[in-house]
Amino acid sequence: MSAPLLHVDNLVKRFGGLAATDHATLQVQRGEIHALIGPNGAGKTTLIHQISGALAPDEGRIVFDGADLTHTAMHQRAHLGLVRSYQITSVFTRLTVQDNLALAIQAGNSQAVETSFKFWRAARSEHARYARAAEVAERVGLQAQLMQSAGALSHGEQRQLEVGLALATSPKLMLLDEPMAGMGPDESERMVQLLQSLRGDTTLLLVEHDMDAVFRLADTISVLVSGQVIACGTAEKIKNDAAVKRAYLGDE
Ligand SMILES: Nc1ncnc2c1ncn2[C@@H]1O[C@H](COP(=O)(O)OP(=O)(O)OP(=O)(O)O)[C@@H](O)[C@H]1O
Repeated sequence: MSAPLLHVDNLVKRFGGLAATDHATLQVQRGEIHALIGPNGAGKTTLIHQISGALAPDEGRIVFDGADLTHTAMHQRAHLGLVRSYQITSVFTRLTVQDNLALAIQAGNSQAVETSFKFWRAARSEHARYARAAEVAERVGLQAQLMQSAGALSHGEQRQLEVGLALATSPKLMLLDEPMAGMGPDESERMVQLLQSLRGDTTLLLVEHDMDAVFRLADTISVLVSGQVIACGTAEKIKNDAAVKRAYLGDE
C-alpha cells in the first residue's frame, strides 16, 4: 500500500490531568472517505482540532503528504491542502452563493502566490474565478441558487455551500465536523450523495454521529474511545468488533 496521505502518530493532548488524546494513531489513505466515530467525550473534536492546527499536541506527530506538520500553522496547512470545512472560510450571509465561492477561490489562490506565479496571474482573472465559482456551485448542487444570498439558503443548502467553500481551494484532504448535524432526512440524504460524489476528487476525514450515513459512506472507520483509536477498518469489521460494541454502540 502507498504511503498514507495523513498519518497521525501517537498523538497526545492533555487538559490538566485529562488526556483527551491519549496516544492516538490513525492513517488516512489517499482518495478514501474515512470516518472518525466514538461516544460523546471520546476526544473526536480535540483530535480534529490538532489535525487542522487549531490545537497544538503535547506529544506525537502529524505527517501529511510526506511532510511533518505537527508544528505548522493552520493557514499553512490549508495552503498545503489540508482544509477544515466550516473554519477556514465561513459563509457571508449577505453575499450571493457565487460571491462566497469566488472569495474562497481568491483566498486559496492568493495563498499559492509564493509558489506559483502563473497561478497568481490566473487568480487575477475575475472571469476565471466566477466561472470556477459556478462550477463548484454545480458540484455541490447549488447551481439554481447561484445568485441567491447565502443567508436565504436553507440549513442543508448552507452546509452544502460550506462544503463548496472548502472544495473551492481544491484540497487534498477535507476535514468535516458533523456535516449532517441538524439536518432532516432529505437534507441528510443530499449531503450523503454530495460527499459520495467527492470520492476520487479529494480525500475526506469526517466526524459524524449519524451512523447510518457513516456506514454508507465510509471506506474506513476509526473508533476513538477515551482518546485512543481502539479499532479501525471497514463498516463490516467495525459493526462486528466486540470492543467497539462494548465501548461505543452499547453507549447509544
Ligand atoms: N478546552 C478544553 N479544556 C478542558 N477539557 C476539554 C477541553 N476540550 C475538550 N475537553 C475534554 O476533553 C474530552 C474530549 O472532548 P471532545 O470534545 O474532543 O470529545 P468529542 O468526542 O468530540 O465529544 P462529542 O461527541 O460530545 O462532541 C472531554 O472530556 C472534554 O470535556
